[in-house]
Amino acid sequence: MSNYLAFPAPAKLNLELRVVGRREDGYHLLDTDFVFIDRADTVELALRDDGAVVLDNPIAGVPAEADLTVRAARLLKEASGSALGVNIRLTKRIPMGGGLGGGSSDAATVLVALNRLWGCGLDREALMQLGVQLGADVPVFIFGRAARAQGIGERLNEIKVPEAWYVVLKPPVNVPTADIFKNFAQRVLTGKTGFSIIRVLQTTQQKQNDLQSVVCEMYPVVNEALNDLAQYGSPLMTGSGSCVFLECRSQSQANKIFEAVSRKFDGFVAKGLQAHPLFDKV
Ligand SMILES: C[C@@](CO)(OP(=O)(O)O)[C@H](O)COP(=O)(O)OP(=O)(O)OC[C@H]1O[C@@H](n2ccc(N)nc2=O)[C@H](O)[C@@H]1O
Ligand SMILES: Nc1ncnc2c1ncn2[C@@H]1O[C@H](COP(=O)(O)OP(=O)(O)O)[C@@H](O)[C@H]1O
Repeated sequence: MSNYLAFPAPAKLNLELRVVGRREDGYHLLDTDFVFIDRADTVELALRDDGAVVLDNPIAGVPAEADLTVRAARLLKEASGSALGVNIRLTKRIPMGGGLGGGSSDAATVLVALNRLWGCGLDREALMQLGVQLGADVPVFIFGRAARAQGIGERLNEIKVPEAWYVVLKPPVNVPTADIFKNFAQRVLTGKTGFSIIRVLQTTQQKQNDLQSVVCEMYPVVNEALNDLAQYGSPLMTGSGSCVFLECRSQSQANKIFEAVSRKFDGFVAKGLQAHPLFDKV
């Protein structure tokens, strides 16, 4: 098979994350700011006419059927009634289980790109509605702009982000999102913590991630990475962890800090993006 087309799937950071409530189905209501970064997976797609959806190179530990790219392609096939199929090839560069949204981004890229290649003709809104069935993080990657997200991530409004570079560290733990929300809910029940009040009243306060203390208690190494970065500014955890990041105004400053902290932790420097690289392609 040679006619593969390559599409980018960038990572995201949650520049701020507040848990503001809980839905009846147990999902938590968030108020969070998303920015994309120029660290990206590559999703390659080759059309096939027999209707099959095939992942050429499954990720170790993730069965092909469970991979979010395969699930995205199947969902689009079902929703559009397309008789076409696809071969998918993945190049992962976004660390997994790090709160960087790699799996969700891969899924969003498949929905957006295959919608074009299969000629399904779904609009952005319809693709976002399919995306949220795969994960709360998928819609923002289809929305395609740095955004404030509310609800579980489906209510999105563009925000303008300043030019910035991020030092991102990946502590050596994979954090399961469901466990973090479960522990957070337990803390609320026992009165150890409460839900954040709406952010409009708190604009002058420092940015925070309400899941950070839960993760640091369960995985002290995340706290260690935060402490290392805290020598240079005010770092934060992204999503439900485990990655932590520090915002810098220049690339050279970010590189210098990364050099100092990367002896202990894996990580990278990435530039913030106002728009998803596929934004104009939906
Ligand atoms: C926390 C965030 C912030 O961007 O990012 P990550 O750390 O995962 O990247 C997301 O809301 C995560 O979105 P996503 O990773 O797609 O989560 P999902 O697969 O939908 O949910 C996994 C599980 O986490 C819990 N969950 C998730 C999202 C949410 N708003 N409330 C929840 O309680 C639910 O138990 C759910 O079954
Ligand atoms: N294409 C994919 N890329 C990464 N992870 C995937 C993919 N498909 C399914 N997964 C599963 O989703 C989990 C969370 O992945 P990821 O999106 O990278 O992290 P996070 O939700 O912390 O941002 C992985 O541990 C893996 O089991």
